[in-house]
Amino acid sequence: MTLQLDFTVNHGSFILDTRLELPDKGVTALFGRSGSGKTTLLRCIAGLEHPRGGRLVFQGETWQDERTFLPTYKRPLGYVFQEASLFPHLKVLQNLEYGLKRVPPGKRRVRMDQVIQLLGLEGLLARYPDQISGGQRQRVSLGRALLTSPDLLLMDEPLASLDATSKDEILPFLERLRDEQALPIIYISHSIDEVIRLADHLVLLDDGKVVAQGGLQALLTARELPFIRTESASTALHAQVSHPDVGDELTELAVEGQPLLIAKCSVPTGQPVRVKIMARDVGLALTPPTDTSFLNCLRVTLLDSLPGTLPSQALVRLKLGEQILLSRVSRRSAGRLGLQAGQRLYALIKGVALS
Ligand SMILES: Nc1ncnc2c1ncn2[C@@H]1O[C@H](COP(=O)(O)OP(=O)(O)OP(=O)(O)O)[C@@H](O)[C@H]1O
Repeated sequence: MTLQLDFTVNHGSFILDTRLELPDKGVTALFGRSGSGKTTLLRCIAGLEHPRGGRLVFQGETWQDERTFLPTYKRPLGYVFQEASLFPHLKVLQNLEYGLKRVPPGKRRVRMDQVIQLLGLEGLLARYPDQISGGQRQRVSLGRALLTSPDLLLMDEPLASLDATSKDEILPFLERLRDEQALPIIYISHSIDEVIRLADHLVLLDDGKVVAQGGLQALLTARELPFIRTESASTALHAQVSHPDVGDELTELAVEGQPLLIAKCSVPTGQPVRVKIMARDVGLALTPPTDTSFLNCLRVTLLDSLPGTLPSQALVRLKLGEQILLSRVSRRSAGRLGLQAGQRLYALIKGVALS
């Protein structure tokens, strides 16, 4: 835990009041409705706002306290905004070089060829920003930010202005960035799907206050938080690839010592992966069924059963080893199975997606 911050910002009718300790690795998502203060908090971290009495310590270095205020240009961070802000009169390569030249050669930790390869920019270098797509522009912005060798990357809804196709194009690059670079990222998003795909840690903001923060799975499945009450209630399970190819275009994973089949992927044996499982794709049985179309059947223990989004539904939280799985079933089924805490059950899983 090495990003400590404490900010109170008064914008008249809106007050941001946050005190947080965030991990200095992986992706931390700031999530909350419009106007909850996500951008204001990111701007404080960047030094674009200077609230009196604020405090920010990053990896043991004080960026702000009552005596210190490191201006933005002296903070070792990259900032990627909603809209790519490239220089229109410079070609892609020159835009990238602009980022590189901001750091003296002896202090550069990221090479131009690495960034070009990581973000798939090879074919774009000689073009001007208005000759490439929105998704490609956003990749160049990200590349320029990375070339400043930041210790922290701030991203404010980097995919918000993109259509679904461009989002699908850039998300794998963000995943590679998360997996291959030991660079902490603070990421604002409105999209819970994006958060599930990218984030390790989640901060939930509401009306300028931190409602909850913690690991992604813990927050997604917390009974007191709103995530489990949405139509897309899901969990993100930690698993490992056990057999990359078990035939029929399937890969076998191990989750808490139990097998889980997913569509074949090119991830090597032993590699940790995260899978998203939606509550609506999980059914329950008292005994392991032998004649169903479900490929996956996991032994679980019932934690609790809560009201679902509709009066006819129940949302069931299940313990799978140290992890939590969600299942949405009808209240009638819940009654018929006589569901109660501590009960041993079988979770039948329909759709599993790598995230
Ligand atoms: N410079 C400012 N002066 C006055 N009020 C401001 C200023 N900047 C932001 N606000 C207000 O602060 C509140 C939080 O804004 P902020 O942009 O941080 O929210 P957000 O969660 O990022 O929203 P969105 O998801 O819509 O981008 C809003 O009510 C906004 O109108």
